[in-house]
Order: sequence, then structure tokens, then C-alpha cells
Amino acid sequence: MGMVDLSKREVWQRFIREGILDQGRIHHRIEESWQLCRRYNVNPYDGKGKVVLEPPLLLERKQKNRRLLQLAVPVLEKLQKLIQETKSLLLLIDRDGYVLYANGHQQAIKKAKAIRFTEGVKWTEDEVGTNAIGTALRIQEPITVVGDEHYSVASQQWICSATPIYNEKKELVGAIDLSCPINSSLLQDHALATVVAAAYTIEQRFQLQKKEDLLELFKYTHHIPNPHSPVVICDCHEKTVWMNHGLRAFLPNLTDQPLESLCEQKWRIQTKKPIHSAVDGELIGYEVTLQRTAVYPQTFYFSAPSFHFDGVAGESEVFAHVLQSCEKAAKTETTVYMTGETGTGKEMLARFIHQNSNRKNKPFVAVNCGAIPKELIGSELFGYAEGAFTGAKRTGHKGKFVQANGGTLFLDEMGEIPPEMQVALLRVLQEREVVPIGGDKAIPVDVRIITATHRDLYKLVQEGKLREDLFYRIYVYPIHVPPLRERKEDIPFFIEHYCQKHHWTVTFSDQLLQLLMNYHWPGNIRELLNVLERIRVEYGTHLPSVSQLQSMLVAWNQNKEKAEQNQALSYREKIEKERMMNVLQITNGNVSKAAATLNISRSTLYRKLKKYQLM
Ligand SMILES: Nc1ncnc2c1ncn2[C@@H]1O[C@H](COP(=O)(O)OP(=O)(O)OP(=O)(O)O)[C@@H](O)[C@H]1O
Repeated sequence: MGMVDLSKREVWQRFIREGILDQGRIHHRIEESWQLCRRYNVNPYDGKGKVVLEPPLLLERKQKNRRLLQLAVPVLEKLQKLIQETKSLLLLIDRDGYVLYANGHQQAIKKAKAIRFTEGVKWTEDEVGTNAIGTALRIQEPITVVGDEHYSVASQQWICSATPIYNEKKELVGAIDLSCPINSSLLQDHALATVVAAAYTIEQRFQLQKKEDLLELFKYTHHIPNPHSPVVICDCHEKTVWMNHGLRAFLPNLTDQPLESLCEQKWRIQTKKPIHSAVDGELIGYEVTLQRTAVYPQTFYFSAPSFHFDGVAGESEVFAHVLQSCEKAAKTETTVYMTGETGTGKEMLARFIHQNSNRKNKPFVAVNCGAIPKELIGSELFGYAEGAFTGAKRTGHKGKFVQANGGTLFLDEMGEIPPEMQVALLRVLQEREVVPIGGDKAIPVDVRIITATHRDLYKLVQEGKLREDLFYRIYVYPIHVPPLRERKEDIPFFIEHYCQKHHWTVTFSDQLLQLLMNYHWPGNIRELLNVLERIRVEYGTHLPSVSQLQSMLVAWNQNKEKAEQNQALSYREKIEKERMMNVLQITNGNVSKAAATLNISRSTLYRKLKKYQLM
């Protein structure tokens, strides 16, 4: 864009009169704009402002752009001296091309008024033809338009430099323009540099303002009561900024996420309240309360809407797969083999399979093979005939197989079945009939078998403790239930479930949750529920501190270990241990006296104290 010269005037005249544009004579942005103006049918012999907003409408527009005005005007006012010295005009324009603010030298203002270049006017290319403001807003680049480069004569006595302004989100929010009469002393390169620098400063202020808004939003969060319903605060662009405990339990560290991404994660917006800045009334964010879309009891719409799981499913992928496997098994008659540590919910899943199968109206019978004395397993499972043995009920006894007829038999701790019973069990599975002990008539039975174990059954086969043929009878459709530590993300759901079930209104802090989520839970869900029960009983609505909970978990484990060791002791050993503890108590811990009372040597007593972990 060179200086005003005659040749440029000629180029303009030729284009206006004949529609011919001499290529390369003017800047390509100007060429492009002229072509546009021609298409818009802009009158080249006019170019005065047409749309000037009435005061109420202008006020409304200023209100809408108050952030821009608030951030830009102080910067523009710094240029006051330059404007006066160069007899020019400085304008702030909104993104639609309306002049929001105009400041300038007396003469320039007067000259501008003549063409209605004032506050409230719309100064776009389609209104007044090629000009710095309208063109800069369209091409989103800084530009200077000199004299005859203006499409319409009204502006041809001006040199104008304009540049777009972007907010912190890099969205176009408006433009600044520095205009001066063509004979001004202001150099056009300087003018352009000035507006670009001012726009840069304003953009910096937008960035800073964003931080202030964030601070204000954080301050606002202090006034949010601590409701149990999950609350999220997001900024005015609907990006998450903060969430309360109720939500953090489920979504740790989810800030700077689009609000809608939370909705994808099974949340629904319940209320959305705008938050305005206490400083300038600008909308700075929203307080949003959310609601879980999928809560327990959860209905899983895997393939049929009828599948229903009464327990906590949580959101872990591993457990979702388990439920899917169960659903598949439920649709068939297949024999299911469940593995998983104690307390992972195997029995619950066995019930889930039963309740979703065709057998749901028939009995579900669970037998814990590990809990029945070995000698009784046979009669428990297969029943006994009338008068089968001394003391047997005269009427006999229906075994679990017969009780479960038509339904599902859940055999827990399969690994505990003694070898001689394994043969009988194999027969029932093969023949689908049972012969009660002491009886001679076979009773046909129709049951689906689900077995469960926390032991490695195949290892038992290798060790010769489980018949291989029985193993293959039951190892048909294996489902592995993961331990709780492999589905930590589900822990908050269990807690929520427990709290609701017991009408226990407490909010677990982040630290407590972290502790519960990082613990290894050897007893899995059962252990978690026990710990929650203990917290509820001991602490009520005042939850323990982190260290209190920590020591609770440690003590818990030690007790459990002791209990396990006790279980490992024989009956005789248990009695011996008990006796030693009593004697030590009576002798106030005096080992010599205790040894004498027990009639054993001191060294034997020490050895035994070690063995029973009493020292
Ligand atoms: N998904 C679940 N939702 C709610 N509670 C559950 C869930 N899974 C298990 N539980 C609870 O955890 C406890 C242990 O579950 P369950 O008895 O089914 O486990 P298991 O694997 O069969 O244990 P074990 O092997 O020791 O018999 C029960 O009180 C059960 O109600």
C-alpha cells in the first residue's frame, strides 16, 4: 500500500466505471475487498454511515461488550496524547462492526461527523465499502487503508489502520482503529504499529482477567454449602474449574474438562445457575448440580433390558466385563465356574445369573462345601433315605440337589469336597439323578450348577486332590471375579451404596477416600463393608481422621492375621494357647510362675509363647 498517488486514483476510477481491475497495482486485500463491495452493490459515490444505533440500542450493545470496554478503554486512553498531537481519531469497535467508543482531536471528530463516523455507527464493508475496520474484522488481520483505497468516496480523505482483538479463548471480540485525515503528520506505519501494540496489551488483559475470574470462582466455592449432591463449578465457557467432595469421589482431578464430557460419564445436569462477577457483573461461570444417571440397583442394558443386577456395578471396565459374561451365562444352561478371592462377590453373581435365567422362578440353593464337616457333605448334597442311619429322621432328608430341582445349585468352596464325595458328585452331574444315602431309588434332578472357589482347582488336580474328570465337568464356563484392588474406581460407589442403605449422611474427604482407594483390601468387598460398618458404629457422623483410619486398617489386618492363625491351629493347640494366656494373666506376666503353674520348663514356655505369637 503505497502513498496516495494519481495512479491509484486511476485504478479506482477504472474499476468503478468499467469494472476492470489492473492486476498488481494495489494490495491484494484491497482488490479482494473492492470485488466484494461491487458484489454487495455498495455505492462508491456515497460511503457515509447508514446505521447509527439509537442511544438505548447503543447502550445495550455496550452492555453486551462491557468486558471489552472495561479492558480496552484504559489502554486506548493512554494514547490520548498521540491522538491530540496527530489530530487523529481512535475507535473501539465490536465484532459486528459497531463503533462502541470514539475519542479524538476536535478537528478529526468534526470531519468524521460529516460522514457519520461516530459512536454507534456500523462500519462494515457492506455498509460503507472497503475500510480498515470492516476489512480487518473480515480478514482478521491488521490492515491500513489509505485514501483512494477506500471503496467509497466518503472515506477517501482518510488514512485508517485497524487490527482485530481476541479474547483469552482466541475468539474475535472486536477491533481498534486509528484514523486520521490524509494530510496528517502521523505516519501510516506508525499508526498500524500503534493499534497492533494496543490490541496486544488488551489481549494480555483478557488473559489476566481470566485468572481473576478463576480466583473469584474459587472464592465463590467457599459459600457453597456442603451438600451431598455433587456440585461442579465451571467457567463461562463451561469448562470445569472445581468440584465438591460429592463429585470428586467419583471423578478425581477432573478440571478443565468440558461440562458435557461429565455428562458422557453418566452424569446429568440437574440445575445450572449462572455466576456473575461481583466486580463488574460479567457472567464468569456456572454452579452446576449433577445427578448420577446410572445408580444402583443398576439395570444393564447389554442386550436385553431385563438384565438386572442388585449390587454395585461401579464403573470399572473389568467388572462390566464380568457382568457381561454373567449375562451370557444366564441365557444358557451352561455350568459356570467362578474364581476369585474371598469376598469378591462370587455368590452375589451366582444369584445374578440365576435371577436372570429361565430358572428364576425356581430355587437358588447355595452350599458352602467348606463349612460342612466332611462326613456330612454327602447327606447334605444328596440327602438320605428314611432310616438310613441311626438317628436319621424317619422321613429322610432331601439333599440340596433335590431342593434345588428346577433351579440353580451354587457350590461354594468346591475345592473342599473330599475325594469319596467327588465320585458321587461326578455321577450326579453325568446322570442327572441322585441316589440318597442309604436309598436305592434314583431321583432325577434338573439343576444348573455354578461352582466357586478361591483356590486354584487345577493345582488340586495336579496334586491329586481333585479328580480330573470332575474338574472338566465343572470347568465349562469360567468367570474370574477381580479383587477389589483391581477395580479401585468402584470403591466410591460401594461407599455411596453403603451410606444410602444405612441412611448415613457423611462426606468422605479426598484424603480418606484416597486412603480407602489405595488400601489393598485382601478381604475385598466383604472387608470394605466391614470397615465401613466399623467407622459408622465408632464415629457416627464425625468421620475418623486420616491417621485414625490408617491405624484402624492396620489394627484390622493384625486382628485378621491373628484370627487366621488361630484358624490354622488345631483344637488341642487352641486350648493350650487359651490356657497359657489365662495363666499369664493370673501371674501378671511372670513367666517363671506361669511355667511352674503349667508344669513346663521356662524354655518350653518361651518357645510356645513365640509359636502362639504371645510375645
Ligand atoms: N457388587 C456388589 N454390590 C454390593 N455388595 C456386594 C457386591 N459384591 C459383593 N457384595 C457383598 O460383599 C459380601 C461378599 O460377597 P459374596 O459372599 O458374594 O463373596 P464371595 O466371593 O462369594 O465370598 P467367599 O468366597 O468368601 O464366599 C457380601 O456381603 C455381599 O453382599
